[in-house]
Amino acid sequence: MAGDAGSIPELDQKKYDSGEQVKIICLGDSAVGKSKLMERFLMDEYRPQQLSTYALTLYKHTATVGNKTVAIDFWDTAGQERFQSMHPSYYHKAHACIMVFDVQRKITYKNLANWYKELREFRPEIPCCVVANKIDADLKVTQRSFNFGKKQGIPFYFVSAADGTNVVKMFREMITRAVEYKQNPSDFMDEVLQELENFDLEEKEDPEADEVGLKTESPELE
Ligand SMILES: Nc1nc2c(ncn2[C@@H]2O[C@H](COP(=O)(O)OP(=O)(O)OP(=O)(O)O)[C@@H](O)[C@H]2O)c(=O)[nH]1
Ligand SMILES: [Mg+2]
Repeated sequence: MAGDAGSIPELDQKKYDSGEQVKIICLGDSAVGKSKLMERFLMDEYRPQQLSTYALTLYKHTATVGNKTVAIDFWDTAGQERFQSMHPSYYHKAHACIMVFDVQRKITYKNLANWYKELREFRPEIPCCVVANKIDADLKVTQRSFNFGKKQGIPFYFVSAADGTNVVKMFREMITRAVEYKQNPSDFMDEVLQELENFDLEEKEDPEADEVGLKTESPELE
C-alpha cells in the first residue's frame, strides 16, 4: 500500500462526503489487538510495540460495496479493562460492531459476554461478529471451538493482526453488513433515522422545492 509506514493513507474527502455514511465500533478488553487490527486493515502494516490507545481514535475510510461508495467511521477506543464499560456515545448510531478477544488470554474470551450484554443494551439489532485475534502465536487454537459466537448466532473469525490472516475478509464482510443494516434497519429508532435521512436527500436533490419552500414558508426573507 502506498504511503509512509505507519501513516494512514490519505482520505479522498470528496469521495468520503459523497458516500453512504456508516459507523463501525470495536469492543474488547485492553491489549486484545483492536488497534492493531485497524492498522492492519487500513495501513496494511503492523508494528509489534505500541502504547495502549488513549481516549478515542476515529479512522475515516472509504470503500466500495456493490457499485456504491461507502464512507466508514471506525471507532477505536481503549483501556476498557480499566473501566469495564463504554460511554453511551460510543454506541450511538453505530451500524456494526467487531468484538475482539485474545486467543492467548482466556479471560478476554470470558469477558465477551459482558461486552455483548452492554452492546445489546444500546444497540439491540446491529450486526456483530466475534474475532479471535493473535492466532499467529499458536496456530493450534484454530482447532479449538469457541462457542460464544455460535450461541449468539453471530459470525466468528480466527484472525491475526500480526500476519494479516482473515483481516481484510472480516472487515469487508462487516462493512457490507453495516451498509445492509443501515439501509434496512430492524430497530425502530434506526428506521426513523433512515427515513429522515432519505427525506433530507430527496429535498437536496430537488433545488426548486427548496426555493418554493423558502418563498412560501419564509416570506420575511425576501
Ligand atoms: N502475536 C500477536 N500479537 C498481537 C496481535 N495483535 C496485537 N498484538 C499485540 O498485542 C498488544 C496489544 O495490541 P493493541 O492493538 O494495542 O491492543 P488494543 O486492544 O488496541 O489495546 P487497548 O488500546 O489498550 O484497548 C501489542 O503489543 C500488539 O503487538 C497479533 O495478531 N498477534
Ligand atoms: Mg488500542
